[in-house]
Amino acid sequence: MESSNKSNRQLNGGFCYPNGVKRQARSPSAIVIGAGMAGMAAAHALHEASIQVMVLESRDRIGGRVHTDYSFGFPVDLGASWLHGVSKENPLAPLISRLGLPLYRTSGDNSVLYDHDLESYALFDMDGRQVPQELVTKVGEAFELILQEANKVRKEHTEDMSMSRAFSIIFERRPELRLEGLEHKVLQWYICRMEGWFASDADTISLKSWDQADLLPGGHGLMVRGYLPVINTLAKGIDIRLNHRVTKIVRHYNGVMVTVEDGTTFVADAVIVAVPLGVLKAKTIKFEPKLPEWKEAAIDDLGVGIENKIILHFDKVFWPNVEFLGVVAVTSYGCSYFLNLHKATGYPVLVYMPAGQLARDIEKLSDEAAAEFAFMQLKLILPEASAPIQRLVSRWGSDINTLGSYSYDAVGKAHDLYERLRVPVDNVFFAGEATSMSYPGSLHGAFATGQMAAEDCRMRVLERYGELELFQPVMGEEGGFYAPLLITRL
Ligand SMILES: Cc1cc2nc3c(=O)[nH]c(=O)nc-3n(C[C@H](O)[C@H](O)[C@H](O)COP(=O)(O)OP(=O)(O)OC[C@H]3O[C@@H](n4cnc5c(N)ncnc54)[C@H](O)[C@@H]3O)c2cc1C
Repeated sequence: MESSNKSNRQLNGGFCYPNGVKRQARSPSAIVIGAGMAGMAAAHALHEASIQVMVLESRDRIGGRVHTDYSFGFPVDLGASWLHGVSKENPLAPLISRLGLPLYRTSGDNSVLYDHDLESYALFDMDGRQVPQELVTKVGEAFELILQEANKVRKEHTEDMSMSRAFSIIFERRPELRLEGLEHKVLQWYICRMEGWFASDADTISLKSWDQADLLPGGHGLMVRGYLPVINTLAKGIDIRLNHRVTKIVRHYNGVMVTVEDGTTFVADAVIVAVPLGVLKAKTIKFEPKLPEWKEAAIDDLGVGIENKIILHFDKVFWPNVEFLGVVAVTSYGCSYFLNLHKATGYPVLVYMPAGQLARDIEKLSDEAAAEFAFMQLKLILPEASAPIQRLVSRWGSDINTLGSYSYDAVGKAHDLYERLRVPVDNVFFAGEATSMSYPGSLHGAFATGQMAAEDCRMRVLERYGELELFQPVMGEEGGFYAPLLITRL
């Protein structure tokens, strides 16, 4: 299935064997790079369409930012765990419902900011005193008002600005919205939650684009048994090569040649690049010829943030029976929150979720120190807390297979960057959460772009073999960006 880089290769379809012998002459073929949700959705669709497909994955596991761990004796997700939009409109819904996987709905609200209903929070001040529930609700309403004011600020300014700059303008205009004392701290906690959604700090989130993603109906639901069964289903029957880190993609007029770290090369008619934005930004994969400038600019300009999970397993439940425990503070950086998995799964587990700069700072600590930090936050609000018996710590920011948790709109950059990232360059197709205009940063966005890349790729490959009799509409999203024509001779 593979060829040494010294062997003679013919790029006319099919994967080469080490001796250059092809598995099947003139058989349409594609390589998918990355076995995350986007890559697996693409590979599955190509396989179903009888295109020879091989997946090259750098890690020793599939799933990418879906990482369900079973070391506690039950599933916990270190990456994605919610289905945002629990409804039939969600591209992932048919697969999840076909598998009969249970979801625990944490919120019926479709808002990006409230994946938990307000009444399911228990917020505490640093001294361990619980914030009265009426105050949590009242400040939640004030935050809604602030966001409405932010909309006005957006309309008044042609230039983009950060969310934190917009908040400052609003507080200057309407000082009463700044709030005082405990209310101010609770407001910071709401901002902290917003930062968690974008995996980025308020001073880097774009006012113009923060709410431009499409929201699906049905609220937010936790995957009680973890997300891995979904990935495993897509992976069934697919030729997946683990520990194959791609370093080079060479595009020829009649195919592609993909090289992995140890120098082995693979050839096919087309390639779908489904690696994370952070990996593309790091430029550890060399493209020959170089990617066009508009594509490189999209890679550079899109934001990628960090959110991590520190998962603490206790021998018993000692915390209140709420879904979310929060610590409020004078700055959003100082705030924190824990997801109570016991509510959804019945296991005594709390998940601490730092984002933005805090997540970056915690990644500098050892796993032990990071877990200790999370536990100390818990001790602030529950001094009687017993120490965890097991822990898991994610490092999505420094993991070379990801280099960031998910994409977001950076200040001053166009929202159509996602579409620019998606648009293929000849027979090199792109998929992944950061190529989704409608659902960036999400698992269903990654899934939809994988399907769309597969369909585009299938059409291209079949055209080449003269087998495409019927042009079918491309599935997935339509964006407003028109890539310049790829002209090789000017
Ligand atoms: C902590 C956290 C919580 C999240 N929570 C949610 C949530 O609740 N709901 C939700 O919808 N989304 C959530 N997300 C986002 C969601 O996980 C991602 O949007 C989605 O999983 C991305 O899928 P992908 O296929 O685009 O990328 P990935 O899953 O990252 O897949 C890319 C694959 O490429 C591989 N790769 C990288 N470099 C190379 C290389 N050089 N050669 C070969 N392979 C390579 C990687 O190892 C990886 O397997 C969360 C993300 C994080 C980090």
